[in-house]
Amino acid sequence: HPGLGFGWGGGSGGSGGGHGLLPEYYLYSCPQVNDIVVSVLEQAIEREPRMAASLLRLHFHDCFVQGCDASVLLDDSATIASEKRSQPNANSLRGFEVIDEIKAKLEEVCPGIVSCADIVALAARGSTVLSGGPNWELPLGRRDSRTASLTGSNNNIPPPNSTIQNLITLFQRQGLDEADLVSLSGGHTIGVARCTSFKQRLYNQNGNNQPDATLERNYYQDLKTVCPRSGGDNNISPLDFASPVKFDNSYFKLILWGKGLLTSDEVLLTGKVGKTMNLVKVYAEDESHFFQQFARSMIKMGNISPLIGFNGEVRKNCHHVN
Ligand code: HEM
Ligand SMILES: [Ca+2]
Ligand SMILES: [Ca+2]
Repeated sequence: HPGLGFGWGGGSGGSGGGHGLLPEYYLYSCPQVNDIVVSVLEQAIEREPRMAASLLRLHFHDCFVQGCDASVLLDDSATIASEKRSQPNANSLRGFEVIDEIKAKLEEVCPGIVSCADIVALAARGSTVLSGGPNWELPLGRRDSRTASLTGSNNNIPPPNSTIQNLITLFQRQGLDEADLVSLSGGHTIGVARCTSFKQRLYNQNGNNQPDATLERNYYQDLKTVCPRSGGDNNISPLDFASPVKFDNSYFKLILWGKGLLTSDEVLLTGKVGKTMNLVKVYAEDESHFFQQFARSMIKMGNISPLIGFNGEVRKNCHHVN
């Protein structure tokens, strides 16, 4: 019953409690919720290993816009300007059908109980675990928004060519610090990016028609074959080419070697901010340290401005408000 979670967890971030969210939220109302999520994920990821990455990213793009409220799942309507049309999401964000499949199964077993926002959070955790990453106790009880924010999606989600200051500022606005920025960027240990997201680094990083000097030479040559100067914008390259479907710390090792794919990846090391530079090195050295911090940061990100109590609703269909 939704009445389990109450109180108003105003604001975002902070480290302590889950803003009224509880790991046991569905203990009586839908005890099978995580089993159902994981069983759908197993099939989806077997069909297409990249899906784990896509679902992890979906939760990030939800939480950074109005908090983790499934605003990202709403389609265009008379009252909704869909976030799916934003610069970071258009032609890029994916996994919606898997969320629909999970929602449909849950509506059969426990109708009207599990929010779309919690499904997205559970899918992100399940995808991490099924890819070999850490597990964590996930606070639940988020409710779904009746609104979306296309401008929020355009403004709050960092672009791939961000400077380190850019990244720190945009994370800080969500209550996330440098340790969260570096560990969560480690989500790029799985999945891919389109040529358009890294092309600038290959051909014109600083408006001087030169490549990014921090790009390792051989990697640079390889990337040019995937991503030519003109055309090929939708060609894809793994974010962590050493292990694109395994959740491990090789993403950080590659950064140390000048083989991070996005500017936003490489500047964690080269951006002249001691804290992030040091953490890249620590996580490259010590995978368990990365896993621990990633789990903590995912809980923190998942706690951004949830709708609880009588706020929001539990959508029947994740694409539309009730
Ligand atoms: C730090 C700032 C971040 C920036 C600038 C950034 C940027 C990007 C970009 C540009 C892509 C490729 C999109 C495309 O070309 O279609 C991408 C993919 C991805 N991002 Fe991020 N990201 C950031 C943080 C995060 C966080 C916090 C997570 C999750 C914890 C995450 C998880 C992913 C995943 C898993 C993919 C691959 C998705 C797929 O293969 O479908 N990213 N990111
Ligand atoms: Ca949202
Ligand atoms: Ca990896």
